[in-house]
Amino acid sequence: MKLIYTDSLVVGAGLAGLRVAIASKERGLDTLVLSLIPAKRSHSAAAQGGMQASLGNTVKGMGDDEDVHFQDTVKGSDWGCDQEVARMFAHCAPKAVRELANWGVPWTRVTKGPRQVVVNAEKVTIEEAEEAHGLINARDFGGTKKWRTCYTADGTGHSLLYAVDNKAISLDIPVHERVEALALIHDGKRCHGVVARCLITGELRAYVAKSTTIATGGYGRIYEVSTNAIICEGIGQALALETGVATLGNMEAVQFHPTAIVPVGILTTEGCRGDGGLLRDKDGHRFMPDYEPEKKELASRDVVSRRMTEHMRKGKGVDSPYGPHLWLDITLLGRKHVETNLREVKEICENFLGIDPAEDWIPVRPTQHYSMGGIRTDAKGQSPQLKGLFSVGEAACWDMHGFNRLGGNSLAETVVGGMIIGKYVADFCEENTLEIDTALAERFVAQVRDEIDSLVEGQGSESAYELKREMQRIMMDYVGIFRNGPELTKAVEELEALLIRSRNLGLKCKKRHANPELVEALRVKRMIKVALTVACGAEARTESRGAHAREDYPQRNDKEWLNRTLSSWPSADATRPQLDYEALDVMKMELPPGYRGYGINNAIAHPDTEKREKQIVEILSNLGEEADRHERQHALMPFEVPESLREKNERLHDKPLGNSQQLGEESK
Ligand SMILES: Cc1cc2nc3c(=O)[nH]c(=O)nc-3n(C[C@H](O)[C@H](O)[C@H](O)COP(=O)(O)OP(=O)(O)OC[C@H]3O[C@@H](n4cnc5c(N)ncnc54)[C@H](O)[C@@H]3O)c2cc1C
Repeated sequence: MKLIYTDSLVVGAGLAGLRVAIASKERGLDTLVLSLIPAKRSHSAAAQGGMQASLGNTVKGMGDDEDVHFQDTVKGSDWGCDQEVARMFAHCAPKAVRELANWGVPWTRVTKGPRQVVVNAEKVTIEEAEEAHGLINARDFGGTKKWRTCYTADGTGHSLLYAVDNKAISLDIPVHERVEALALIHDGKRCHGVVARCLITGELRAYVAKSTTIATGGYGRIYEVSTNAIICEGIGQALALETGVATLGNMEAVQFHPTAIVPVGILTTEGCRGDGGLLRDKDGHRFMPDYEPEKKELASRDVVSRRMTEHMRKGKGVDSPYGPHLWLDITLLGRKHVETNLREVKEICENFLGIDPAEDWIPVRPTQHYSMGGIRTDAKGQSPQLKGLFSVGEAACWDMHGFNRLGGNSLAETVVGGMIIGKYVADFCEENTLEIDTALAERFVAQVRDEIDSLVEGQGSESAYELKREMQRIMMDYVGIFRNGPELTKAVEELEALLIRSRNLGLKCKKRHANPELVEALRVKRMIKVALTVACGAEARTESRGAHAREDYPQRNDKEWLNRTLSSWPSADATRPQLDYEALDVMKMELPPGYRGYGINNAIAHPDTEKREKQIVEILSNLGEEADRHERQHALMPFEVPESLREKNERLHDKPLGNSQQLGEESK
């Protein structure tokens, strides 16, 4: 058995994983990253529109700060998030954007003077301040009060990943590419690393470490049509699930993005609507204002996706050989804007649809896009059940997104979460020694070897490809945008049957080295378990919250469901996860549950909501008029971040303008 030791092991070389690795390495810890593919090809590179941070540089962002960003995030989550984590995040996001500027991200900048923008289908001229000239710009995104999404045209993920990976390279952080983690090494209380398989040679290795951070991204590909890369298959979540100890949080919270192109499901960024693009039906009618007069196309994604589906169900979709769709119209933005700020969208439309989006409407439909659920961690990013196991980015349920994440808050989560959790990971490595009986590592390697032996040498007859297709169809048909009891029960039963069939997989190609069929067989069993956590969680949750919309339980029910679903896998022969629930404490919330400002206002109130609202009024009036917003916030809900990140953020409108150093920042 090949044993490789390190201090900080990170599984995943996307933005989140690399940012944690950088934090460990900067503290002088031996650090190693594993990845299925070269780091720069990780899925983070696909992100288009931008990342949220309350810089408040642009005139449309004036008045923005952490408080507004926090409130937007909590409302976006439909009160499902951990408010303390949302606070940590909103506080650190401006620091992350500026750090990235220092690492070379070419953020789109503010140009002083007048510029024409499209707001609510009208061309208006806004005047950018002289003092803001050259500072980081921001665009509008769904569910936000201010223009807060910092961007580099519509290739933000690409720029960020290149900058962060180059930083990791400059620190000499090794990335073992084309290596797949298949099991966690643990003793039921402490995680000691992973068993991984080299995808080229087939070699099995034990990577043993003080801390193990899972940053493997989302599980979108358990669905048939998804905007996600084909490697976003949920294997990281399965690693935690299969320990039988670590839990997954809110797996039923799956986001559908309103505007993926039909039929292939490639994304056109929310930036299209943020910059003024409109949604139209088969008659060319702009329908969103009819449903959402306040936010229109820029309500949160769960709301827009549902409204689009509702509208298509009324027969207003455009018929196509691939089913009905609607139109995204960005022609009103003008060719120059499309070719500069939305050039990736332009290329996608040209290459995959053969149309010019500066002239033609784009056929779109809501499509699976983001996994709010993931490996449940505490605010420091560590699994509450398995010491030494951390998780970050889309793989995790940290949990700042609750039941719906806002556009631009995910890229931000990767680098902000990576920055914060990276420091806690480094603390953990410094405070703990590596004590492991290598027999334990050998036992886990043997288990994976046995699994491969039985696939390669066994007589199984089921096809991994077929089971995967079946699973994806079930998820698409029964666990989609609108859900109901009978269909969810059907999904659970059919997935259970698939899981049983997956115990009889057979291979046509018996090679042990580079063998895609073997890779697929090893993954599909794990993916079906992950799919079951989504379907079972959705079946059990008899309310509608954020992206989880039950037709048979249309109300958000804070009285009975203000909690987080925790899934664990009870035993190797189980066919369903065990579900437990973690209550969210209203009496500790800075922002008690209320109306989001968009979507349907039909929640059943939690019995503590009124009590907490009164308490908040009392706390604030006791503080008196002199208290500033930071003191008021602290009195309501204190939160911790690592010491080096505690500094308050400064903005143009905070104080009379001085030199750019006063702004804490960005080189112009
Ligand atoms: C098309 C698209 C556009 C988007 N645009 C935006 C946007 O504009 N703004 C925004 O905020 N968010 C956006 N998102 C979401 C955002 O891009 C992702 O949530 C985020 O980049 C995920 O980063 P990550 O580091 O968590 O994971 P990823 O970037 O997915 O990286 C996962 C890493 O894990 C590795 N890995 C996976 N499994 C294993 C394994 N078993 N063993 C070893 N390695 C493994 C992979 O090789 C990869 O390196 C977009 C998403 C999509 C799909």
